[in-house]
Amino acid sequence: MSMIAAFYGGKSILITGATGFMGKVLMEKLFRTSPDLKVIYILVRTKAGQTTQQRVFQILNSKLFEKVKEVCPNVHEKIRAIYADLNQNDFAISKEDMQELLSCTNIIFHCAATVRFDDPLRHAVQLNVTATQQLLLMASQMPKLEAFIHISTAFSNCNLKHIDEVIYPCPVEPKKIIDSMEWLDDAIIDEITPKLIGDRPNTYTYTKALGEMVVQQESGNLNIAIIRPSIVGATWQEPFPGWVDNLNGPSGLIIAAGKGFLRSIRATPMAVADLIPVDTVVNLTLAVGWYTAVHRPKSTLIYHCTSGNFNPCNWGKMGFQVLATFEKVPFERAFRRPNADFTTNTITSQYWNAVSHRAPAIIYDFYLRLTGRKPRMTKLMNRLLRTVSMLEYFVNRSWEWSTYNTEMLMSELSPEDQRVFNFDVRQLNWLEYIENYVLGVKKYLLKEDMAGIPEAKQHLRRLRNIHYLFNTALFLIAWRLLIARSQMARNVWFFILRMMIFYLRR
Ligand SMILES: CCCCCCCCCCCCCCCCCCCCCCCCCC(=O)SCCNC(=O)CCNC(=O)[C@H](O)C(C)(C)COP(=O)(O)OP(=O)(O)OC[C@H]1O[C@@H](n2cnc3c(N)ncnc32)[C@H](O)[C@@H]1OP(=O)(O)O
Ligand SMILES: NC(=O)C1=CN([C@@H]2O[C@H](COP(=O)(O)OP(=O)(O)OC[C@H]3O[C@@H](n4cnc5c(N)ncnc54)[C@H](OP(=O)(O)O)[C@@H]3O)[C@@H](O)[C@H]2O)C=CC1
Repeated sequence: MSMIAAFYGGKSILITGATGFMGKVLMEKLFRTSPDLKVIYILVRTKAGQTTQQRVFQILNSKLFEKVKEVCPNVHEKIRAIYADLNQNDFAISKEDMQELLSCTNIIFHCAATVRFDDPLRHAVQLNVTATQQLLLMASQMPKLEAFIHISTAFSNCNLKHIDEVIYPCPVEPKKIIDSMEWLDDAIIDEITPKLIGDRPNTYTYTKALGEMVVQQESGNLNIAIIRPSIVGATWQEPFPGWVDNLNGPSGLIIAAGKGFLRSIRATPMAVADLIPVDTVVNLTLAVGWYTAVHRPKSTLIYHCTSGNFNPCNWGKMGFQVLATFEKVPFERAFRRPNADFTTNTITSQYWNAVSHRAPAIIYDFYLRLTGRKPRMTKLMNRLLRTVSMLEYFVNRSWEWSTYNTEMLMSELSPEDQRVFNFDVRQLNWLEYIENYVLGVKKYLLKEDMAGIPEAKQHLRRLRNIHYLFNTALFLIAWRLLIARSQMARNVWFFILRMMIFYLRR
């Protein structure tokens, strides 16, 4: 019997960010392994015209939850969606709901965050810092609370090369930042943002670091742990391999590469690609929840959920395997044939951006105009290149994360728990994982049918022929222009022609 699964039985669990990528997998695993849990409260806002109930209904009816419905048929009754907006005071939770949360909650998993790299500082602070502070305040009023698990990121200290399982202070206190957001206007905040974030690449990593400081400062008597996952990718094993539902991290780039939009990137092939499957993060999170509540460590423990030091894979190998998978299972209606050129040089990268990305987009838009359609490719390409430029920071560096606490936890688990809540990435076969990831992107993000593969391959062959034809035409035009200007080129050309005629006549 799994001790961790048994621990969550009969518990009331509060999850923020349950509608997000990680939150959904966390809920799924909880219901599947501890179907006798009492209730999961999820803080949900309305979005895209959907009520909170409609959003929950959609999640429970997705493929991800198919197994859950078999083991926990009354899952609908065990999930309680509470309307909440983490940007509002008291999260805009009604008095009755707040009362219920305060009196019943046993465990909190705080996953909600803004993960956008370009969020204005004010918004990122509101969600990643102030909301965390408010949630801690709520937690301190929960008499039955056993553990508060905060999800941070391994990149909260990405300005360092070696990162230990400790909280590193930021030069300006989070409280001062929160206060200043109240009275500074947007223009001034934008102006001081680069100075505040310092050598971090974006507001996301900076505010996640501030969030950790808030957790440390406001922890009081709470039993708290912090989990720092690296780049979270599709599921490895559970509930099935390759599940993914958003474009963050590598997923969007896999689409862009598979559809032939992105053919080169400024990336260091030997840099460690510290990807971690989302089900591994969730298994560690649940194990940490159990350990924190049962063993009550004296201080706030931080757990690095990373792959690099256990089972490293680099970007070069990853790109190669992604391309190999495109050969077997190409994406439909590709713009160009997929390719993966890695360059570490900024000038070469700009050259490839011009030749391999912008020029084809301009030519395609010209074709759209000629055929009476609205040009759109240049705009799309510009957005993609902007996205890529924001991710480049993470594909040109390697980090070392110490994993003392994570390894300690692994050794504390019973063999059964090590199996059911496996977070040992040494067992991960990267080639298999990446292949399943690409397949998952095709199935669950692009919603493409496997039956369309022969047609997709045929399309790629057509693109290859167009490519050859285009290159030949380009060569002939260039050559023709050269012949008109240079006697030497003319001589070479006639020599080649004569040789060809000579050999053809023999
Ligand atoms: C290797 C190379 C190969 C190359 C060559 C060939 C390749 C062949 C093989 C390829 C191999 C694979 C290599 C993998 C490298 C992975 C690097 C990952 C590093 C991740 C590090 C994470 C570390 C930290 C981890 C954490 O701790 S946290 C989680 C991480 N957080 C994020 O990943 C948020 C990022 N995103 C944003 O920050 C916002 O998205 C924003 C970007 C501001 C846009 O923002 P904006 O333009 O305003 O608007 P959107 O609506 O967002 O998007 C606008 C449009 O771009 C689309 N789109 C959104 N995203 C992405 C995305 N990723 N990739 C692509 N497209 C995307 C969206 O579909 C929409 O398309 P449309 O609808 O117009 O058609
Ligand atoms: N994905 C990754 O690569 C990594 C993620 N992390 C961390 O893991 C956690 C989960 O990330 P992930 O699941 O990928 O992120 P997602 O963007 O998929 O999910 C974010 C969640 O936060 C919720 N949320 C955002 N704003 C509000 C708000 N104002 N009120 C209520 N809820 C809100 C979202 O709700 P809604 O659906 O309504 O938008 C969503 O449920 C985050 O803390 C992130 O920093 C750490 C390392 C890597």
